[in-house]
Amino acid sequence: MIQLSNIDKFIESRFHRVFILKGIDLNIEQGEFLTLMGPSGVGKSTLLNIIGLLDEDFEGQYLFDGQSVNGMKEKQKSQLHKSEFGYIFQAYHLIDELTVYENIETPLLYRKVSGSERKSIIADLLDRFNMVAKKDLFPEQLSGGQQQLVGIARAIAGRPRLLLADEPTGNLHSAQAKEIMQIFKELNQEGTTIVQATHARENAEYGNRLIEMVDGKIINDITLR
Ligand SMILES: Nc1ncnc2c1ncn2[C@@H]1O[C@H](COP(=O)(O)OP(=O)(O)OP(=O)(O)O)[C@@H](O)[C@H]1O
Repeated sequence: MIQLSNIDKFIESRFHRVFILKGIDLNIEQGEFLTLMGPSGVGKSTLLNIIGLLDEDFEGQYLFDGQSVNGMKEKQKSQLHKSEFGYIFQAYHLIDELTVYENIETPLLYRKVSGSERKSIIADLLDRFNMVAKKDLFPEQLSGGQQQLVGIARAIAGRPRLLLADEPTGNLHSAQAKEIMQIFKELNQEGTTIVQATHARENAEYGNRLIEMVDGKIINDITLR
């Protein structure tokens, strides 16, 4: 599904290049549940953004479904963004003007899911995340953890083919974090490919592969099961 070869990402400063990613080679098969781990600042978010086609300013080759991302048409990328990828961002990126319900509904509208099916999917997620009473509130009226849950609900509502999750449980307490990881595991078993970035080793245990990063490089690639 994803083939990254010799990916470099750098920032030009006045006197030299500062590498954020250096020589990344990574193949991800459809159906994997992979965790990127490493201390803060090693480039996990940067790599997720490249994989998610949100950052095209890199060197090296990226093939998605065998096709070079550099040559992809905007329309095709936008189609992938809207209908096949689900994103969970560290900073949530909820839409401030939309309620909890409407935020979760957005990917379903893109995917042209019928009204009654949308209602049932959203009701199920609200119930699962204990957010039924909050459905008409706006993001600013929620705690950080609740906003994170809405971001997760939105990303998984449309059952994406590829789920990209940046520190998805960073603001949740441990029971909630476990529940989210369990949901990810089920999604993965139903066919969603997952790439998550996290500091939490216990989150990696739910996946099948652990990639350890240091200073913009992959130093370990471990199969977990
Ligand atoms: N646009 C940018 N300009 C300059 N430096 C950047 C830019 N984007 C990222 N960086 C730097 O690249 C490095 C990697 O950042 P990145 O957010 O990918 O790390 P991370 O491993 O996800 O960290 P965290 O776990 O804290 O989220 C950091 O040192 C960051 O300051």
